[in-house]
Amino acid sequence: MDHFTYKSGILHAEDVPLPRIAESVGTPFYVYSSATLEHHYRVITEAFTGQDAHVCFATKTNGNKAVLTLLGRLGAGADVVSVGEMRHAIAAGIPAKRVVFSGVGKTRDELTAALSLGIAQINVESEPELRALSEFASAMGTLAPVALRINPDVTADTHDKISTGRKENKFGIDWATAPALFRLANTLPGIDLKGVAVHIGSQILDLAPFRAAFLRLRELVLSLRGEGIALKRVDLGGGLGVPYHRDDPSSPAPSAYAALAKECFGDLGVTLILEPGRLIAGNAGLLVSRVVYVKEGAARKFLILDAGFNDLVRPAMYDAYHEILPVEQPAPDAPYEPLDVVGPICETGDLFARQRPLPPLAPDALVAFATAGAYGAAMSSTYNGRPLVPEVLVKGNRFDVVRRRPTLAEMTALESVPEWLK
Ligand SMILES: Cc1ncc(COP(=O)(O)O)c(C=O)c1O
Ligand SMILES: N[C@@H](CCCC[NH3+])C(=O)O
Repeated sequence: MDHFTYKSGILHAEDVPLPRIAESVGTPFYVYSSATLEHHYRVITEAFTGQDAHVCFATKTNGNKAVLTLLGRLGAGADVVSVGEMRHAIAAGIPAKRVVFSGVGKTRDELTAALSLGIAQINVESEPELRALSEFASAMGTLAPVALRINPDVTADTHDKISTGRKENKFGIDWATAPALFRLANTLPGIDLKGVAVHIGSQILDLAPFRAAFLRLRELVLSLRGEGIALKRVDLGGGLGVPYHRDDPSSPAPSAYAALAKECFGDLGVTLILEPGRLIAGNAGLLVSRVVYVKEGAARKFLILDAGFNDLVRPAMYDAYHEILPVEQPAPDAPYEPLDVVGPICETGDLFARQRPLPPLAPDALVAFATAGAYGAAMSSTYNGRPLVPEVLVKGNRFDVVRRRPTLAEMTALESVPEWLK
């Protein structure tokens, strides 16, 4: 369902024309469609109708408080990866009892905060972490609800930097040593062993690696059960991809993913936890930017935008493709020519697209990067003294600024000059 469409020749977010938002908040800015967020949340939850499954939105994808509040109201839990995300999700109204905590490097402070806040589950990723958690929970006189995250050694066909389930990746507990660690977890003080977790990577467009990983989990659950260790929860992680390019293979339907989960776990009597991120937020957001100059280089023609890789790092970091839509709809017979679309940052890698065919775009024209709702604002920085850009949430014909642009004074407020330099 697309809530970003041209109406009377102008790109809209739901019923709001993007130039209206640009006029109000300046450019660049992120804009999210509440209807799309809600739609995707419903699609994934409805796909699991009849299964005991809970959706915990991966808040690293898009941690804006309004987005978390919206999803929390719909019933979502949260998958978090730091104490910051944990407290933020809870502050946005997601109950601690619906929060799961993943990550390979959880510190003592983070683990004890998780225990104090009473979150649903800590996904432990190594033996040292398990032992540390046992010690902290025992000292606090409490029980840590634990799932062990397994590394199933499955290769997902995705970008190398976002594949997490192969044995050379830092994530999860080695498949071969996992049974021994479950036995240990079952006896350690302070540990309440709830289940098993997996997350094999992100932007996965094929169900086969999920099937391979799920079957390994199934085998593990059954063999542990044979030893008297009954796991009640299976956390499937996230990873379902979304289309960025019209030639991308179609992403697996959530219904097919749910059917796979049922096939692998339906007879085990376990509760499933899902951690989708991109699937919910990816195409719920655009990054809108303004053309600053069109520059004729010796070898290339450049479209220079006011957004840089500090605002959307995915193309620079993963060679990711984002569709670039002119906000003013091009005429059907507009001539397209290949342009290098770049930002103002002083790095050659500040390149959004190489030789992208685009219609004529003059300075001040607005363009929108599609599918920027996931890992967009969340991964942005202030490199080159650039303020984080505003985020705007649209509902029907209204829009609200859900994070404003900071002033320079706010950006530098935490810095200080030592006495000896004054
Ligand atoms: C543990 C964990 N769960 C869930 C996700 C969300 O992944 P995705 O956005 O691909 O659904 C991630 C990120 O890859 C993750 O590391
Ligand atoms: N940041 C990545 C996804 C990584 C997921 C985190 N485990 C992206 O933009 O595609």
